Amino acid sequence: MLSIDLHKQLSHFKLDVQLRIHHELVVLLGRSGSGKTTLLNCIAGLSKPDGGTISIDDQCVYDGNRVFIPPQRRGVGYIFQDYALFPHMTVQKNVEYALTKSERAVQRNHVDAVLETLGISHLRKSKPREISGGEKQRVAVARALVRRPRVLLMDEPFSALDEWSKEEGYGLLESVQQDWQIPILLVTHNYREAERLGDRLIYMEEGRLC
Ligand SMILES: Nc1ncnc2c1ncn2[C@@H]1O[C@H](COP(=O)(O)OP(=O)(O)OP(=O)(O)O)[C@@H](O)[C@H]1O
Repeated sequence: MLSIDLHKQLSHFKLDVQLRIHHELVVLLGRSGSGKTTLLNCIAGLSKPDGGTISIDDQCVYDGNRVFIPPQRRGVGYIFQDYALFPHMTVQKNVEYALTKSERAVQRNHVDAVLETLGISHLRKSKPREISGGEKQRVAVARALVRRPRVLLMDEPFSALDEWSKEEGYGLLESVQQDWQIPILLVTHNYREAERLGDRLIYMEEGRLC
């Protein structure tokens, strides 16, 4: 379970969120600038709240000034809107980048299995510029899953895709949800997408859930 109770002063309003997410897919909707990405960044450890607590599976990963577990040790998979792949690295290297050097040495079979499951093994030697948007998304999903995350965060992961690739992406997310049974928080501006994918839909307005 992901448990959040945090506040953070932003430029024009205060982010103030209390939320529990079980093994379900929660969709976060809200106007541009309402604080959705900042919330995801706080959960991932990329941004620091002013106070509160964040727990994942009963482990406290943030508690005011007392506890701050760094992003790489939180067990959070994060898929960004633009996927944030390294352009100079192959697909395989992009996925392996999520692992430490010693993990890479012993987990080669695991990396192979994740690439296989996501149907991108044949692209392992390709660079991001040589693959399609939908394939890039699969690489981003592979990179997020290869560390066996306890929570998955997705920030508008389908917005750059055409209708066909979106459908494939939805199918992929549905199978990830079924296989992994972890809390998933998905940000989208697309209501149809939210209705289709979400177990629960929540709205953010000026930093508050309503
Ligand atoms: N570290 C920060 N300190 C102060 N204000 C911030 C910080 N980060 C973001 N903001 C402000 O907080 C507000 C919310 O930004 P955020 O990117 O979280 O919104 P969003 O809902 O994800 O928007 P979009 O849907 O356009 O991606 C914006 O007004 C932004 O300028």
